[in-house]
Amino acid sequence: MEEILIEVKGLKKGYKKRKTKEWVQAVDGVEFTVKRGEILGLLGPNGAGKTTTIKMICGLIVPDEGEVVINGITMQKNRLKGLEHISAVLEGNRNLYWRLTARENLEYFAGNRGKSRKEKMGEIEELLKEFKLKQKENELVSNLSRGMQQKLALAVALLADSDVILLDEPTLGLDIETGYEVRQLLKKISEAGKTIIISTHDMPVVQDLCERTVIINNGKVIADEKVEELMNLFETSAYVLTLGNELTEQQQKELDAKFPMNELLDGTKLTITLEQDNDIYDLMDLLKKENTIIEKIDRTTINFEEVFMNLIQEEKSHAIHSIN
Ligand SMILES: Nc1ncnc2c1ncn2[C@@H]1O[C@H](COP(=O)(O)OP(=O)(O)OP(=O)(O)O)[C@@H](O)[C@H]1O
Repeated sequence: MEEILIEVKGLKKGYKKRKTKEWVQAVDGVEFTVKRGEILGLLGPNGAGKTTTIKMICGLIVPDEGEVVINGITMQKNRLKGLEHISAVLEGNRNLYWRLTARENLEYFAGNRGKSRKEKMGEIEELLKEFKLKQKENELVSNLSRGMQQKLALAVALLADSDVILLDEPTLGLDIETGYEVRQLLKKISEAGKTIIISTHDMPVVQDLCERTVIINNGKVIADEKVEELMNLFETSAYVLTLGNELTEQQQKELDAKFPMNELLDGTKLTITLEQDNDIYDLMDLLKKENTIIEKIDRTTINFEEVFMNLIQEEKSHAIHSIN
């Protein structure tokens, strides 16, 4: 049986906004588990509660309710013991010493984990090469570019040799080339059998690396599925219709109201996501009413970004329906 390494149970955290005194329920009952060796993508729109969740997992923020168990250790009861299993790369690279050089950071963190000097030096050399940091090894971290700092933070996390690596937005703000490089490094890290939780907005990271994703919206989990299954689910409900003539304004309005996930290209290429099997008949009725001809219907492939947008959009429309 596959071993469950991380259990996140009923986490809740609220804040009172300093200026407005308004209460924000940042995390509202988040639960999921992660198996050993699994790579989990933690997704959600801005402000959904991802960073707060990650910080609770590594014990930086104390939850109002709930707990996190890592390898049998409850973080909220025994944080120091739990931290022996975790490395976290948080936003702003808070795990680096900015007044030390790149190499000094690696030496310091390797020393922290009680390795012999020889073991340490070999590993540091390898990481400096692999992460293309060799040329900058004697630069102060504060003088390195954001991309270099991010790579160094990942190298430091690897050096710690922990079972679990938490990554908060590892490719945020990187240029395309460095983003790609970091993605390749993450792939290598994942192949080393680490258990990883990545919070990200970067969909190629999810598609390339994650087997499973937990999607959070307004502090709640709205999906917890294998990436492949989510893609299949939406692929079967995404269609491209080639129309014989353009839609009337009234039809376009009805279409937007009934099927918000639609896109019309060149007036006659309609890409649409349908939520239920019957929706295709409703769509045909809507088109037939004004004698719009459907020349062709094809199923379409969908990328993960579209899957994500669909899920968030669905949540929104459900919320609106339940208010009405
Ligand atoms: N220290 C704090 N004080 C007050 N409100 C906070 C604090 N930290 C987070 N929040 C609020 O809690 C909510 C969730 O924030 P969080 O940073 O966890 O979201 P996120 O999903 O990581 O967003 P992003 O992708 O923008 O980083 C937001 O509304 C945020 O404004």
